[in-house]
Amino acid sequence: MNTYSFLYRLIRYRFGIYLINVLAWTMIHMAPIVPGLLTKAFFDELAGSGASLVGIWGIIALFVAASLGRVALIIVGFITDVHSRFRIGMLLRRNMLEHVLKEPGAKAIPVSPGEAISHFRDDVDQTEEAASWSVDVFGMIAFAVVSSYILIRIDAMLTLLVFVPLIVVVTAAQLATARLQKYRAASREATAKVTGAISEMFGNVQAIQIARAEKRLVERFTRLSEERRRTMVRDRLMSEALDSVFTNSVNIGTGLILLLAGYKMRAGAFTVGDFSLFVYYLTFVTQLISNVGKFMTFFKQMSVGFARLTSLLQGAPAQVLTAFNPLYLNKRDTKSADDKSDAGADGEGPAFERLGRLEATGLTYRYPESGRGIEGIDLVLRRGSFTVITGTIGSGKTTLIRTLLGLLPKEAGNIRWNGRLVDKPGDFFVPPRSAYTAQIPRLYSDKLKDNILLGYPQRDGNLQKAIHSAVLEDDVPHLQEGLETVIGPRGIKLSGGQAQRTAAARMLVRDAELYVFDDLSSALDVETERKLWDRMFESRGDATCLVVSHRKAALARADHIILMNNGRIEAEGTAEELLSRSSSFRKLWNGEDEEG
Ligand SMILES: Nc1ncnc2c1ncn2[C@@H]1O[C@H](COP(=O)(O)OP(=O)(O)OP(=O)(O)O)[C@@H](O)[C@H]1O
Repeated sequence: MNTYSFLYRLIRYRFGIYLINVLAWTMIHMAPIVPGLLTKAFFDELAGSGASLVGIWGIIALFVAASLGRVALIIVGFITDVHSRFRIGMLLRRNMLEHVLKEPGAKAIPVSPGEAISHFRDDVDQTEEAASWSVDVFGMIAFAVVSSYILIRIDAMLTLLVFVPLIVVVTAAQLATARLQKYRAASREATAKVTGAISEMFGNVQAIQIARAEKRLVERFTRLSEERRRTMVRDRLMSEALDSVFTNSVNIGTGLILLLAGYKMRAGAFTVGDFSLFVYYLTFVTQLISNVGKFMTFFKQMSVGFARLTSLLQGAPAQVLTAFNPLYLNKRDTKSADDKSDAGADGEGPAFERLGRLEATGLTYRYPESGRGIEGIDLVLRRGSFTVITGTIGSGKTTLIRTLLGLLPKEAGNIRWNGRLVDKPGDFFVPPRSAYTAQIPRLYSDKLKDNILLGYPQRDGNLQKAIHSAVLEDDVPHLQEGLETVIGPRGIKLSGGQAQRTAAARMLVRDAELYVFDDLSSALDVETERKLWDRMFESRGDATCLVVSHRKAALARADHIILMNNGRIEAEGTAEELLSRSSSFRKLWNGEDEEG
């Protein structure tokens, strides 16, 4: 997709609103034709060469009416513009965000969060601006045609002198835009790097202090800022130079017209009214020329922004950006969306089917960066079973569950839920089908209670039950405001174990058929993990569990253990079976004694 079709598709999104906007702005740009003619009539009337039917006061009244009419048109124009441009911006941001969120977790964005924010903010703004200015093109052309017709009828030579600068400017701008585009890309890139560096620094304050890396970081920040300053100055200088070309060539044109008109007036071939009409239209021609230049600049900037937005898609087609999706701007849209999401709350397909058997065959995923991962994994989970995935560090346990849950895009293999193929595991494995606790929990700057519920309704003591099952009940009274305490990056910092148990409570508060825990042992002591499995067994009913662990408390309870090694299944069976036949398993089993 090129920049033109990108803009065209965005315009087509709400074509009706765009057309109304075009109509409003065409009328706004055309409106000065009337006061121009009235000015001419006014001066001709004063000079005694006019033949107006309404007299001086009539002309003044019409002039006031025309001005008020233009003010009203401009108000309408701004309203239609807001409706049109913000829909375009919102659609882009919405589509990008949807794409980013749908990408499997490990490859959500190819740049730092700071850079991604600058794409979302600046590149979308540029696109919005270009779309908004495209509306003016029609009105500007219409004004140029009608006013030239009127002016040519008065004096063709003078008219030529009004429009020649326009041609010069457009040609000059065309020649300079390739360079401007290059400078713009460089300044954007430099800004994104500075924003990225700031966000990295804020995110890693502790690590920076521990490593005593302040000086090095400040130096790097200074270097990046200097680079940004340089590229920004170049970019601004180029834009301003182009701008000055636009205005100055028009000024020279104005001078020429004044000289020529003065000469002709003396000769009596040109009335005062004609002169005032030329001067009046010239102001608008000046605006028109700089507006054409602005539109061209915005269009160029948009093409840079478009390329950067496309790079955020990581290979997905650019059409993703312009897909026609609802924006839920009014209550009716929101309600119908709610109804739809209620109907589809069970993920894929209309009917929610309880888990009988979950089967994966030949599951394969390798990280492009390291070529490591998992290969050819077969796995069966029966309803109510407790399956533990174990193995040494880096053997592929996390990769296996993330691939199964669709958080990493499988390269090969099939997943079947009750025998039926699961097309999009990322969309399918959500509550109430499945709930998942990651190895590294993510907490938000919000109350502990809201971190657990995350919008899920609190009812029938489900919150208390989840807190108990996640062995968090003794921690809550120690927090200053209990469940109301604000935690996360801007609240109080929980210990690693507390954070992990909060994440577990978040998972357990949701009713799910399948609970998936990634390794809790990294932050929980042996005793707490044992308690957690005890409680899980008491309360889970016939829910199915898939757990990554190397702790005896989990292994001893497992119906089935999968022992991973180097991305493949090395052995599987019950703890008893594996103890008798796998030396790797024996090592893992005995390792805990040393750890404990
Ligand atoms: N984001 C990544 N990019 C590249 N390689 C990765 C990435 N994450 C993991 N790997 C590699 O893939 C292999 C499997 O990693 P994985 O995290 O699944 O192991 P694990 O058994 O869960 O380890 P741990 O016990 O440390 O959690 C390892 O060799 C690891 O180095």
